[in-house]
Amino acid sequence: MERIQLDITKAAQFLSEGAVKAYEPQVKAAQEALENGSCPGNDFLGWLHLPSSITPQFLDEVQAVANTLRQKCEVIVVAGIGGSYLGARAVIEALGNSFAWLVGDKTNPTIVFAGNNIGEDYLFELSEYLKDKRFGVINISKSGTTTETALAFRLLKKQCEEQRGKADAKDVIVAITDAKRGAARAAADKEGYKTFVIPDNVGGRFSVLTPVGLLPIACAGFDIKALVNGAADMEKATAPSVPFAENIAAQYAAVRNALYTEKGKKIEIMVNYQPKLHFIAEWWKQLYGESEGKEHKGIFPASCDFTTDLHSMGQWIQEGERSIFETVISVEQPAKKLLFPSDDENLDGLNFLAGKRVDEVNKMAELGTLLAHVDGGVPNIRIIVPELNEYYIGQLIYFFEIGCGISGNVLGVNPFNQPGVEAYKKNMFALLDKPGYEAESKAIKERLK
Ligand SMILES: O=P(O)(O)OC[C@H]1O[C@](O)(CO)[C@@H](O)[C@@H]1O
Repeated sequence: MERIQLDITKAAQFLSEGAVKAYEPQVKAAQEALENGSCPGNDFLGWLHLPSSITPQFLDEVQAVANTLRQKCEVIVVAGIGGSYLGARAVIEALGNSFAWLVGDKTNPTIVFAGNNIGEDYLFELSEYLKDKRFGVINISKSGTTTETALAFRLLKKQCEEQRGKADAKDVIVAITDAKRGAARAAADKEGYKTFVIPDNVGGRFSVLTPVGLLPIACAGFDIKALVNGAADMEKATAPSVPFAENIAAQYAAVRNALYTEKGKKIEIMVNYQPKLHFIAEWWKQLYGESEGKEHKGIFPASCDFTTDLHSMGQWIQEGERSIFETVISVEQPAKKLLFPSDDENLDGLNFLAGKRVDEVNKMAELGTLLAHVDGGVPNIRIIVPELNEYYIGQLIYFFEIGCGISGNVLGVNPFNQPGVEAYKKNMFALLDKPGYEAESKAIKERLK
């Protein structure tokens, strides 16, 4: 099997000679600090050697639960938000049919997501859709107390029990949560749901290779063993003993820190040329945003789907403020083959493309964009993925995780906490008069007078 590759040449050319290599000592120190647990947030390093420590028996257990859900449900609702949602959705969408919910696939259940917003219309419409469906629920929350997820789960549990009866519902509701704490744990223990534990030392945004991601991905019909294998191979390929010149995660961490610190490139745009990768970028945004955006520092992680967004954001990227760089996920081989047809009338003037694969056009768009954006002053990092399958997505996941751990340490923040997320929650609870928030409620209402 091949490995995903990294090309930083079109980013390094924006930096002074040797600038990326100059980060080698810092990157090495960061990686050693992760390895020996001496970095900030060292109680959240459970993801570091997770891929290589997952046993086949454990994957069999996850698969067995997935098989039960697959057999008993035509729809599976995955309830979760942030790290308890994005990884599963990213992998399922990257590997699945773009029209999965329309094609009437009888071999796999339809996977839908909830608990990631508080949209009343969304929840109402979901409930309507589920009315005549044999559905199950995977309730995912590390803390077990996240409002968005808890709210959706209460609605889904009620509907599931009403439609299937309490006894049957119990067999199609699975909780993935903390070993002891939280409302999700309490409900699971009381009702006797099958549960998986999210290890204490694996933060939400690093949890896709725990049952948080693995169970939904297996439910969707994808090969979780290959996914974990890919991640484990990348764990080896980016180990601290691997020299900097060969360690793509170390290089990624170095070049993005160099662009940020030395050239003021404050925004990284994750770009894809395959719409299926949209949610990989969403997952990546949480990973890097929550990890690095603190102490008034950190690259802002943004994303674009090309060529779609070249027709909306392309102008800004080409000629707007020069504070950005791009990281392109470039997939070498599409899974399907579609040739562009010839047309006798050639009214659209596109016969020069006749007989070519659609991907050839996409690749020239990619290359043309790369050259144009580099000419326009946008440094470009390329991540080359041979094809979209479980194995390479597994590699990509671990590459981004370890790159993030190193990069955050080089930046000098604790990449494993997210204290800033609490501010909105505190205000929301105060505004909703949540018991225990009386003083905050009074204070916030004063402000609004
Ligand atoms: O799994 P939980 O505890 O519901 O949290 C979901 C997400 O919410 C956050 O805690 C932010 O509030 C994220 O870090 C996390 O991934």
